[in-house]
Amino acid sequence: MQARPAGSLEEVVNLSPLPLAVFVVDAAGRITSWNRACEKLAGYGAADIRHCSLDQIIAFDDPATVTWIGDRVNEDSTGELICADGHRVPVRVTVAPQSLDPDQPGGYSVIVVPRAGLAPTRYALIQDLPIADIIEELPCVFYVIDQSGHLLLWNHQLEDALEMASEELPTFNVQNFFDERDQAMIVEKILNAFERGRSYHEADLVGKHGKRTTFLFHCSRASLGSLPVVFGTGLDITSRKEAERGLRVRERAMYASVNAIVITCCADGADNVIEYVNPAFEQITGYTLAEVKGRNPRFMRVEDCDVGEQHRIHDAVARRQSVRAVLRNRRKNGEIFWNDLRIDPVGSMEGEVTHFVGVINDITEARHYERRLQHLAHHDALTGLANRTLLLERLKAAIDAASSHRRQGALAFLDLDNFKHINDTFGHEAGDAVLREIAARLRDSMREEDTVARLGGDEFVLVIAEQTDVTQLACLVERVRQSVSAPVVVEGKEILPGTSIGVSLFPQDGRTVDAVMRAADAAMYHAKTLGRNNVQFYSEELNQVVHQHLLLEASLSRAIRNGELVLGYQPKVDLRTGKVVGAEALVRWQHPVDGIIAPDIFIPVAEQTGLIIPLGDWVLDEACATLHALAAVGIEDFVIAVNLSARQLRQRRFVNRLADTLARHGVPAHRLELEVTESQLMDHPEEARDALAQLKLLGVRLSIDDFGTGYSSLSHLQKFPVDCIKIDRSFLGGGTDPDDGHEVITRAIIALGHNLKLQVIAEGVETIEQLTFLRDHDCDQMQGYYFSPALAQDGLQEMLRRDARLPM
Ligand SMILES: Nc1nc2c(ncn2[C@@H]2O[C@@H]3COP(=O)(O)O[C@H]4[C@@H](O)[C@H](n5cnc6c(=O)[nH]c(N)nc65)O[C@@H]4COP(=O)(O)O[C@H]3[C@H]2O)c(=O)[nH]1
Repeated sequence: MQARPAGSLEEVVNLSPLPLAVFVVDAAGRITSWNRACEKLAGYGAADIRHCSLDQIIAFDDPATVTWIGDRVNEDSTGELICADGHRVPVRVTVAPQSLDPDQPGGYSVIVVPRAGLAPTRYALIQDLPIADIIEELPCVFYVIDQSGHLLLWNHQLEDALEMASEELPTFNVQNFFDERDQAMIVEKILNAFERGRSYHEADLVGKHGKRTTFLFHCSRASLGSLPVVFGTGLDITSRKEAERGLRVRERAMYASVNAIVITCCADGADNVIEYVNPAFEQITGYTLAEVKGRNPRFMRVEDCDVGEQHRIHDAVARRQSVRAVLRNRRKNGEIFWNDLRIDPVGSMEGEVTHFVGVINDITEARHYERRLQHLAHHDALTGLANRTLLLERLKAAIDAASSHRRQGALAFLDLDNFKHINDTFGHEAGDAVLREIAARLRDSMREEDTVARLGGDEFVLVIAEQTDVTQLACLVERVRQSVSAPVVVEGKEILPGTSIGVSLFPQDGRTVDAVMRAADAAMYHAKTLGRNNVQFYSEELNQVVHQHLLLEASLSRAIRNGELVLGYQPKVDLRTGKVVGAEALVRWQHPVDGIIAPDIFIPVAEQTGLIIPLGDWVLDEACATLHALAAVGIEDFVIAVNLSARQLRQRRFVNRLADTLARHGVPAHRLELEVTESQLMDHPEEARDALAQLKLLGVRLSIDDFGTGYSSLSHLQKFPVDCIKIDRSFLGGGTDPDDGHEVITRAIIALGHNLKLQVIAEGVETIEQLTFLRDHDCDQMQGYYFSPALAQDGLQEMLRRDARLPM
């Protein structure tokens, strides 16, 4: 390909020959032609050197080693060029074969370059360049335009872009190679170049068949002889433009995205610091780019929240991997939002991850909506209680948990006894109000972990996740029944709901949801047939237990009111003197029909139902009355011990009430002793210690009952401000075998008590051997049938009057 001139090339451009001196020699080394540079450099005319041998013109530095010109191929030789006037120019000589075909050897080009200091000037070099070849090989279009706007010279790249043949191009004014809308600008730019020397612009060349190519044109003014021209190049920037357009679109998209976009940098050890955030980021988080630039996005995380997700992100980023996580972040205003976050690594051209792009999607609303839907799908619209779906789920989970952890749970079906009547009489709105009220009462009666559901209509269901003690369960269900049956006031009218409750236990009554539901349903049906407003268990045996328990509870509260309780006093004896120094008050129930009932039967019921509070108050009052009566007959130096339940101890104003009782009977506090069992103290040791400290301040004596069974640690024991410990009677044993394990424990307890400066008393002493053992080991006091059972107040008074003593 040759650069295309409008006329002949020689006419338009004086293409200088090469600036290097080049001889062409044949295989024998005879000169066949040369260029103008040779003539210039050596000063020979054509006639002078044609057919000369190369050796006559160049004196090689190494003539001896090379005899044939072909040996110098690709070798750099040095020598001197012998000029026409005789002077010599040091030169570097390069020989290149004119044909690469070894079978057809041609001549050789011998390039002669003057050495050091003699190289031609840059301008001289340029002058001699093979411009036509260079122009054709340029990686761009080349053109020379005259003042009329027509092409004088161009390269084939321009023909390709315009889809035209060589002869067509000069027939057009160059503005016609562009879109109409660009033509004025093109003319202006060419004129600018003519006037100011140079101009540049971007424009699309439009080919004859519509091909468009975007070029960056540079125009410069020059002159060809006297003819002013503009010449220049056009660089094809189509793909760069497309890339730029694509980038702009993407940048715009990023800018306009409703999702927050964060770009962080991790190159060169950077700690994923924020480089860019888009406007949506500002909208979602409240932070501007300036506020977050240079910070790691983790500053938005909520401490101790979604820790698993945070770890996943951390791990993926450390491994330079993509990750998606849903977690909570904090906005600038402190509000927390749900973030559906996607993070992707961005690699450099070399494949190294330098950045991460994070897309934050605020899904807070969607989350709430999802939760609402979830709630609606699982809850009853009228009452907000769990619906059948959720109930079945929870029941299954509770049955599975109970089965695998060997625990017991319960399912209770409640049916309102007269709901149809309520609806018919008071209307549906009143009916709805009753249902809502009952739902609220049920919720209040149950623990957080239990489930309260409504199956529709007037059917409610309770899943009691864990309740191993059936008596407590019976109390709970009975409380629920009472609470549901309490009057509901709707629009000023009092409505009495009443409910029948059926209870089944799992896994005892069934191991599947179906079986447990059927059992509870059957129990409820039974409750309805028994005259409504009552509770029935599926198991008959349990019904009996519960029934008796409920009977006992009902009659015990009557017993307290009717004065059916009496105190017995079991004397306590000083083991060193044999003298009766005190007594333990033990309560009995004189039932009008069943006779004396032992406290072991009714105290647990009293504890569970809360009746222990009025019962305990009565016992304290009665014991103080006895102390007062004894003092009245001159028995002053005497202590009565009363058993105290932890529930009494926990009462807020217990100490004040006790102080009132003592004052009312005129009894000094130190004559009353309160016994609390070790296991009750150890249930809540800190609380117990505080309560005991307050009692101690009041001046009463304190003692730990059943000592040795409650696993109290020595440290606790030291902190309880007690005066006395009472060895549990299970440790007394027979008292005959010195190697008996019990005796070892008893000895240890006595020693321990004495080390802590506490009195030690043994209860349940029945034999002389036990007594002897206790005496031998320095126990302080004893109590037990060996000396005396509990006595009525008269009996005790009589014993004290005659100063009955334990034989020494
Ligand atoms: N085998 C045997 N037993 C003996 C002997 N000497 C006394 N006992 C019995 O051992 C129990 C000692 O009372 P506790 O350990 O405080 O155990 C008491 C105490 O925990 C509780 N209790 C009794 N009265 C009250 C009270 O007023 N309030 C409270 N909260 N609990 C009471 O009832 C439990 C049982 O009392 P009781 O049936 O009166 O039984 C009494 C007493 O009658 C003996 O030599 N051998």
